[in-house]
Amino acid sequence: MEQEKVLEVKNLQKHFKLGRSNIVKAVNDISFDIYKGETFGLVGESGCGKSTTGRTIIRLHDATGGQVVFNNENVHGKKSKKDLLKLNRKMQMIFQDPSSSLNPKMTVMDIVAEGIDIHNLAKSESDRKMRVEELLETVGLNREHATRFPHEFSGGQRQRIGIARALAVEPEFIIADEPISALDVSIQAQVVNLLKKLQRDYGLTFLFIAHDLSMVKYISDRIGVMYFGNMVELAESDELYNNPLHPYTQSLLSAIPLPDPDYERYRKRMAYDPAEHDTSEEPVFREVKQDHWVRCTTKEFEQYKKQLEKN
Ligand SMILES: Nc1ncnc2c1ncn2[C@@H]1O[C@H](COP(=O)(O)OP(=O)(O)OP(=O)(O)O)[C@@H](O)[C@H]1O
Repeated sequence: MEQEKVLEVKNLQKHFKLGRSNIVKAVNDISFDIYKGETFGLVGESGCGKSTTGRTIIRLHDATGGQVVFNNENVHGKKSKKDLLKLNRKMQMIFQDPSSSLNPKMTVMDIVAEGIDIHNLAKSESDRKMRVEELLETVGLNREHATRFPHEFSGGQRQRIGIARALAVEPEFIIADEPISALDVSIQAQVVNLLKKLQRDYGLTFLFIAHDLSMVKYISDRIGVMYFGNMVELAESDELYNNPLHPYTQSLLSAIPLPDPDYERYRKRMAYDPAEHDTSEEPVFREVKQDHWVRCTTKEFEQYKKQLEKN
């Protein structure tokens, strides 16, 4: 059965002009789709353009080139305020650092109700209160927490408040930008489990951004690996872990801090050297095997195909 595409990212580019001749090509030219109900993991080291990709998808940045199509609607097309608001309700974002994304002067009630107020979702003050209290319980907090302020909570609890705020407008698609990176390892799994549960309960679609591959494997159906503004490899999670082809993906896998017995063979840390690539032509994104894409030259494409036959 053909899966339903929620998001189509087509040749997306985002360049920042810092001076007359200083242009940062944060997102060079990337394309990928996200299917309904799946979690797409986007990984790569700091500065490779993951957050910019997420922010451009949700129109927090204008795109320099390319297209983002959400439920068959061109996100960056000309829109009325009303249409923008409608789009904003369907696509929400959860941020890395819960402390800086929650206004310290607002109560949890007002933080979580922000979207409810903007979109006029509550019929009355008591309905607003009831909705917030229900949301707090959904994310594993108590209704009594509604009257408190962000500083009274732990990092994990603050992230739960951020999740409740995103959920309040009943979105279809959530971009989680490194939602667990700032949390203690012991808390990370709890937040990931909460996100998985919410996905099951509400049929949500996620773009999950992370800088390492350890937790992403557990949460993602498919994973895209970014390097310097380009997507260098894309495959289903198991395929990517079992048959990484691009040397940068292999290097990321070798850096997983807690060795998983299944992937013992990658324990030896491998450094990525971009100079090792074939330079006879410009690399492009090619499908080496069904649903397994790698940015490579024709020569590398043949090598990767042979490598897969051997594996
Ligand atoms: N608003 C901006 N203005 C100028 N340059 C920017 C802006 N936002 C990001 N950049 C630059 O774009 C590049 C990609 O940054 P981005 O934050 O998207 O990467 P990232 O992979 O998400 O990194 P991190 O994990 O550190 O957030 C970097 O060189 C960054 O300095």
